[in-house]
Amino acid sequence: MKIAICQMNIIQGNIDYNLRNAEEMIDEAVRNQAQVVVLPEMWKSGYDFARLQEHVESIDGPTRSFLSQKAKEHAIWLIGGSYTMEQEGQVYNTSLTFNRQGELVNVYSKLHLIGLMNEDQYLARGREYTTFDLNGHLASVIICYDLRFPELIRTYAVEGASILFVPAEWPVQREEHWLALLRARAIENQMYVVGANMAGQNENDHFNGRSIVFDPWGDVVCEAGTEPTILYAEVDLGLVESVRKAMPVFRDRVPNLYRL
Ligand SMILES: NC(=O)CCC(=O)C(=O)O
Repeated sequence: MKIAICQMNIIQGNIDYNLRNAEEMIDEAVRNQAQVVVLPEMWKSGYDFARLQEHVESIDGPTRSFLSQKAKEHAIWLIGGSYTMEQEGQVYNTSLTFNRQGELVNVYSKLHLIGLMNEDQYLARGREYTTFDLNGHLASVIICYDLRFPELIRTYAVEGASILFVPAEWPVQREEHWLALLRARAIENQMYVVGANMAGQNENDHFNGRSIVFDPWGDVVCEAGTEPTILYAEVDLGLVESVRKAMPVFRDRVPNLYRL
């Protein structure tokens, strides 16, 4: 399975630019035979909380139509990064995933909001974790800061997830955490971990890209540099089962003794 990670330069508040950029990257990824395409966190508006009300959409809004249409047109799986979405009077940082028919198969709203980037002042916390079936394998999406909460990813792994997608806007000053945490989540949960970061600048932070894919053994499948680019990864989800068999950490867990 060929995965393309769109390491976008997101321009804060410039919806037209970001949409065009996303579309061009998706189209290019497809020209390069990608079967799964991943966008970063908040790719539509960036962290433009000052104009949040201008950007927020309902779940049936134009960005959902755009993503669904791209997935269907190209017959790809599209992990649609995330953008701000209103549901029942609250605004969430929400990720939509579409299958090859353009059908919505996963809706995940960020569970852990990062106070350092003021998310908790503007957004509501998601209420549930979700999984979906990707070509017969259980898959899941978390969003950026969620990566610091191993209990969430362990929950997915215990349910049998083989691959974790992590759309992000992770600033350069904590780049080493980004790389170490993605790798740790891959090793401890014996799953593929796909980190899709942005590369660029907003009014507060610089984002250094470094999108990366780890296999279930924790080895690097491929990694991007610091500039906007599309990163391609060949992934064999069958490897997850082999690694879990060779090193049976799930069999050896003692959950009745853990307090969390
Ligand atoms: N957008 C984010 O959630 C950033 C997370 C981050 O910078 C960190 O956890 O560190």
